[in-house]
Amino acid sequence: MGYAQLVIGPAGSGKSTYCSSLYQHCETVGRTIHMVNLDPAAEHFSYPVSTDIRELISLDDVMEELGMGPNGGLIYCMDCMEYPLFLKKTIGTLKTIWMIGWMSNWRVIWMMTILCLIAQIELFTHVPVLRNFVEHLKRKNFNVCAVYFLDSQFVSDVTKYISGCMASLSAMIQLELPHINILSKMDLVANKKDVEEYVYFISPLFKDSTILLCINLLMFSRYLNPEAQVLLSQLNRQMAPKFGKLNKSLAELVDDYSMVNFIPLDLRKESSIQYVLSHIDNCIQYGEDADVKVRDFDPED
Ligand SMILES: Nc1nc2c(ncn2[C@@H]2O[C@H](COP(=O)(O)OP(=O)(O)OP(=O)(O)O)[C@@H](O)[C@H]2O)c(=O)[nH]1
Ligand SMILES: [Mg+2]
Repeated sequence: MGYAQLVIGPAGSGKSTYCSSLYQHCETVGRTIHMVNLDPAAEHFSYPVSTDIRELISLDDVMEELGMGPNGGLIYCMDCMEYPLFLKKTIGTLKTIWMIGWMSNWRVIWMMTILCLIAQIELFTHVPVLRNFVEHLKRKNFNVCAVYFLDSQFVSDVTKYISGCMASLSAMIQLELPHINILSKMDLVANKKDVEEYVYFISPLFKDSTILLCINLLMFSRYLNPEAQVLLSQLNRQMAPKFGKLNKSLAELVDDYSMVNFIPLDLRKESSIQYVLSHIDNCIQYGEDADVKVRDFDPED
């Protein structure tokens, strides 16, 4: 049994930074983790990559040799993920690492692989390649979950926030995977200048940064588990009356699914990464079978 998380989300939402922090966290706590790069446009990584799609194809080569633009080039590159070679290489590498861990009877034989995906939403909503890739992983006994990133700055504008919720919902429906939403860059929330000034205006006592953070988080909590009524009133306030019916339908859609909720991530805090990881572990049932395997193959038994 293998485990994988698929890191997806809009451009600049913090996917690569998360992967880097997660890698460091796992190194610190002695947990095995392997990064697989599926981004043909990636330039550099701050963590070691076990398998890299760029060894097969890179965006620069496609643009240069086929004369394609960056977006068409990306779609072309993504088609390569269907190539048996890459699939074989990815799964082959992972199986090898798994076997080494298994034979030396590590406690950490429970392996988790991160598949770091490109940002453009069209790549999983418009083409079936990612879904096929995930299906293949599942057939090879991988528990896979999607980890969708949304920048916390989106929360400052309810129209952006609702579009982020819709994109997340779309990924859920397209990929049909256990799904976790992350509200990234929460450190920026604590520093938000306008909220600081507003709160200070109410009472200078609130200047204390811990209190500020608490107030900010309280204000944010409504976005972590969005409620239809709150979303609707904010949308209606911001948009022209003719959009009233559309706003109602959108807010109800988020509410009906009751699946769009967010886990805050503040990368400055180790506990926050641990918290996110524990949700992911729970989602993919990480390690549930590992104890049994360790016992089965323990030479002292
Ligand atoms: N303050 C803060 N900045 C962050 C955080 N995570 C990412 N950033 C910044 O946000 C920018 C984008 O982060 P990336 O990790 O490259 O985002 P990405 O989703 O991988 O972006 P693409 O691969 O281009 O789609 C960078 O300038 C990061 O330094 C965070 O938790 N806090
Ligand atoms: Mg990136």
